[in-house]
Amino acid sequence: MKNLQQALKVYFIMGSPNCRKSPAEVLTEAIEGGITLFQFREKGEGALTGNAKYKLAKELQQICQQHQIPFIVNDDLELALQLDADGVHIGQEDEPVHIVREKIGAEKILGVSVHTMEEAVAAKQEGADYYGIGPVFPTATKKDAKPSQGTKLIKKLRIEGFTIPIVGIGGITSDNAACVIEAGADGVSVITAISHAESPLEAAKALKMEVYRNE
Ligand SMILES: Cc1ncc(COP(=O)(O)OP(=O)(O)O)c(N)n1
Ligand SMILES: Cc1nc(C(=O)O)sc1CCOP(=O)(O)O
Ligand SMILES: [Mg+2]
Repeated sequence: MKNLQQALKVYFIMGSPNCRKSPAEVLTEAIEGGITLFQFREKGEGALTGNAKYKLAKELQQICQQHQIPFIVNDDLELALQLDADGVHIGQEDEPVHIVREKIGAEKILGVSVHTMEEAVAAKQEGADYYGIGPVFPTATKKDAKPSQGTKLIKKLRIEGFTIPIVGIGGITSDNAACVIEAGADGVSVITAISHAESPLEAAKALKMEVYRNE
């Protein structure tokens, strides 16, 4: 990935449980609205498994490929390898960072969720390319999310001189995205703000405006 920082600006995450119309339609509209990266996260009540999950992932990957949007897989390393995805996102409860890095190789994008300075240091040492930090604001999407922590850790990492790309996640909308960027994040990652929007296209556009406001 030539410029990961740019790709992280408007990072859309979803799977079928997050969508009120077909995931392909939602993704296509979000791309038209200006998202810069997509994560396939097939998780939560009613999530597809097995071949149905694979088929949906493949369909969404093809849409991303047609529009030069990098395609990241959440949690499921085997699926990412099967699809030759552009990268993987893992959390602290998933496989260890260095093992995933070893399995996907140096060229693929590896995102890691971090909640503390210690986790950030370890993830970087083990091969993370970017951090997902959250929940910045309260979220109803991830049932096992930690309490919201605002932008404290993002600010702290920048003050301490960390230059690794960062995205904020959790409860982010076009109304509050600007403060995440002001805190030092390179981009925002969202599920509901786009996937539940009447118009995913307009929702992505509005987020993009906020993220690029000061550029
Ligand atoms: C960009 C981004 N940041 C954080 C997460 C959360 O990952 P994780 O803590 O592993 O939780 P699940 O998403 O797997 O429920 C993410 N997916 N993406
Ligand atoms: C997938 C995820 N991870 C989080 C974390 O804090 O690591 S919060 C979250 C859910 C984000 O969904 P929404 O944009 O709908 O709030
Ligand atoms: Mg995970």
